Amino acid sequence: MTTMLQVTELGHTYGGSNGYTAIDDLSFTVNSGELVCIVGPSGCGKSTLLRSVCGLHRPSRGTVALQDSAVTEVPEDLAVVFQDYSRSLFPWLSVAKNVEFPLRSRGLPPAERKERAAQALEAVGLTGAAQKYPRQLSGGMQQRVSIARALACRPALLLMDEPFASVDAQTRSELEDLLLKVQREQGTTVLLVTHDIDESVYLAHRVLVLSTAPASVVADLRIDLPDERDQITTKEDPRFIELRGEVARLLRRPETETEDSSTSTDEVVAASA
Ligand SMILES: Nc1ncnc2c1ncn2[C@@H]1O[C@H](COP(=O)(O)OP(=O)(O)OP(=O)(O)O)[C@@H](O)[C@H]1O
Repeated sequence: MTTMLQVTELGHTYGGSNGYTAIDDLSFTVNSGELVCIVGPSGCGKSTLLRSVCGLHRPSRGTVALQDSAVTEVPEDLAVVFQDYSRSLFPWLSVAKNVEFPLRSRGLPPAERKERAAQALEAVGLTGAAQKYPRQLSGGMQQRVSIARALACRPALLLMDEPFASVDAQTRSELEDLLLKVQREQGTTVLLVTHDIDESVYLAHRVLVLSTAPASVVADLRIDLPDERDQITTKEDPRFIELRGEVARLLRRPETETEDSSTSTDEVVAASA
């Protein structure tokens, strides 16, 4: 297994050395082909972490490396899907042109842009909507366009920041299953932030639980469920229920107990077995 993302002793303090420390001594890795979810209390520093991973800001301490290269600016081979699909698509461009858009700045010739967009739209089940405009689509479909646009870039790492938080429960389940299908088929490496404990366990190969701010990794929990998941049978699986309880308990631990940095995967899995 090769390491795709390596975050080492990452820390960020807003407003200089006497300012507010949002994340501190945060270390973890994401391996190639893994889907890793991050959960943490509200305001613990998840967005600060994602901004550092994207190269959108320079962290005060520590390092981020993507495929062994230090991240100092937004890497070309990284794509991001945000929660707010309505502001991430261009309303004046068709669905196909929205998906092609980032490929233009990457210098791909028109024929390849078209082909990649068509493949990505097919992967998310939107071939028939290619010539429509975002306003003609439901919220769930618009978020599928955002996912297609990210996939078309064939990113080394796909970052997803609460990607399903703005859609209704039924659409959320459908989008979770779509992500699972595409991730498993294409082997995309995904780092996804969510507030939803069930979602994290349902989707992930590993769940990273963060402490309250300043965020550090409380636990790196391996989700030892079969790779094939189903909204009903997986969520009824006693192991799913056990893992969900484990994440909830870790999130509820008092702040003082979280200062001891990360618990190893084996410790957590052994403790919950
Ligand atoms: N530009 C900034 N200047 C000062 N403080 C900031 C800045 N951005 C974020 N913070 C603070 O850092 C802390 C972590 O914020 P961040 O947005 O990273 O948390 P989060 O876990 O993503 O939040 P949420 O769960 O609400 O999405 C918060 O207390 C926030 O107020």
